[in-house]
Amino acid sequence: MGIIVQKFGGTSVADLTRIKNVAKLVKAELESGNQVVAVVSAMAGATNSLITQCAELSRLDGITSLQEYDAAIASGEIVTSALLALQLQSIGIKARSLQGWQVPIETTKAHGNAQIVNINPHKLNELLSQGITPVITGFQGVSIDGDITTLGKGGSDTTAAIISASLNAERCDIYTDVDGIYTADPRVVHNAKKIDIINIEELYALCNAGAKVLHPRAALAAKRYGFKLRILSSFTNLDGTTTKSEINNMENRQITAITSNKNLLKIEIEHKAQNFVHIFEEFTKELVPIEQIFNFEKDNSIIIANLIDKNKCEKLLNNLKNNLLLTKYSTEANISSVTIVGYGIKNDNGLVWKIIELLNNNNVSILSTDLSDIKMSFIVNDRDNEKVIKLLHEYCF
Ligand SMILES: Nc1ncnc2c1ncn2[C@@H]1O[C@H](COP(=O)(O)OP(=O)(O)O)[C@@H](O)[C@H]1O
Ligand SMILES: N[C@@H](CC(=O)OP(=O)(O)O)C(=O)O
Repeated sequence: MGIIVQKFGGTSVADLTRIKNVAKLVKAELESGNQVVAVVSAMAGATNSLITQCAELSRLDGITSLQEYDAAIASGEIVTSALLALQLQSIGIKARSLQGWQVPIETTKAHGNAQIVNINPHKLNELLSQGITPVITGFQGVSIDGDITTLGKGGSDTTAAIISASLNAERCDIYTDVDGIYTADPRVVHNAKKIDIINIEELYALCNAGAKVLHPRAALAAKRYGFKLRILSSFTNLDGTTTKSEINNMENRQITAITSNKNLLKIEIEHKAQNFVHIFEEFTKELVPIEQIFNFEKDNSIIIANLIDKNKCEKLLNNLKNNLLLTKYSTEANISSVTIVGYGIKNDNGLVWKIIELLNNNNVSILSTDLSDIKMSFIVNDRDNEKVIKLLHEYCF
C-alpha cells in the first residue's frame, strides 16, 4: 500500500457530472489498496473569470490590492475541494476538504506567483491514518503573515507535486483533458503522437518552453525529489504518460517533442550603449525575468520578457525613461518561441542549419535562435507560430 496523489485539473472538475466521475477515480484507487490524497483545481474558466473581475475593479499595483486579488482568485479551488469531498462522502468514502492554510502549505509572500517553502505533512498523515481521504485546494497557500497566496496560473500541478514530495508518495497522477504528453500540442498538430514514457529532464524542458499540459515547477519537483509523475485523462481509461529518470540513447541525439510559448513580450529600447547595464540591473531588482536580449552593445536593444510581466515592465521602463537612462521604448506582444526538446540536440551540428533552411524556404523570419544540450528554440512572429510548429513536427517525426 502506497500513497498516490491524484490531481484533477479544471476540465476534470468543470461541473457536477465531472466531479462525480472524479470521485469514482478516487474510489478505484482506494479499492486497489492505496491511500489517496486528492488535489483539485477550480472549475475550468473559474480562475480566469475571477482574475478579470479583479482587474475590472482595481489596477492591482500595491500589496493591499494583491492580498485581496489572491483571496478572490483562490476561491475557485475552495468550492471544488468541498464539492468533491461531499461527493466522496455520498459514495461512502470518508473525505475531508482542506484549504491551503489548513494543511498548512506555507509560501513566500509573492502574491500571484508565490513559491511553496514548506508543507507540514502532520495533518495529512493523521487523516490518512484514520482512513480519511484529504481533498486539498490546489494553487494556493498561506504566507508567513497569514495571508492567502496563489502560486501562478496552472499552479495546482505544483501543489500536487510538492505534496507528493512531502508525503514520500509512490506516484503523482495528473488528471487532465488529454491522455498524456504528445509530440506536440494535439490541438495544434492533429497527428501528434502520444509518448508513453518521458524522461523527467525532457518533460521539464518541454513545460518550461511553454507546454501548458504541466506546470514547469511540478516537473522540477519531480526531478528534484525523484517521484514518478503520470499524466493521464480523467475521461478515458488509458495509461497516460509516465516519467522516468534514465536516458535511453547515451549520447545519440533524440527528438522528443515540440512546443511553443506565445506569452512573450518584445521590448525595444533606445539608449546609450553604456546605460544598458543599469537598465539590466533594474529588471533584476524588480524581479522581472528576461528570456533573451539582443543587440545590447548597440544603442537599440531588444529584450524578450514574459507577457505576464507587461505592467511591471511598462512601469519600470517609464521610470528608466524619466531618469534619462533610456530615450525611447515600445512593447509588443506579437512574438512567440517554438522549441524542439530532446537529448543531445547540441551534438547534431547539422540539425539547426537544416531547420533554419527549412524555415527560410517557407518564408518564416527567425528573430533569434537559442541552443542548449536539451533544446533548440526559435523566436518568430506570432503569425508564423502554428506554421512553424507544424513544419518542425513534420520534419522531426
Ligand atoms: N505536448 C503536449 N501534450 C499534451 N497536451 C499538450 C501538450 N502541449 C500543450 N498541451 C495542452 O495542454 C492541455 C492540458 O492542460 P490544461 O488545459 O492546463 O489542463 P488542466 O486544466 O487539466 O490542468 C491540453 O488540452 C493540450 O491542449
Ligand atoms: N485554477 C488555477 C490553477 C490550475 O492549476 O488550474 P488548471 O489545473 O485547470 O490548469 C488556474 O486556472 O491557473
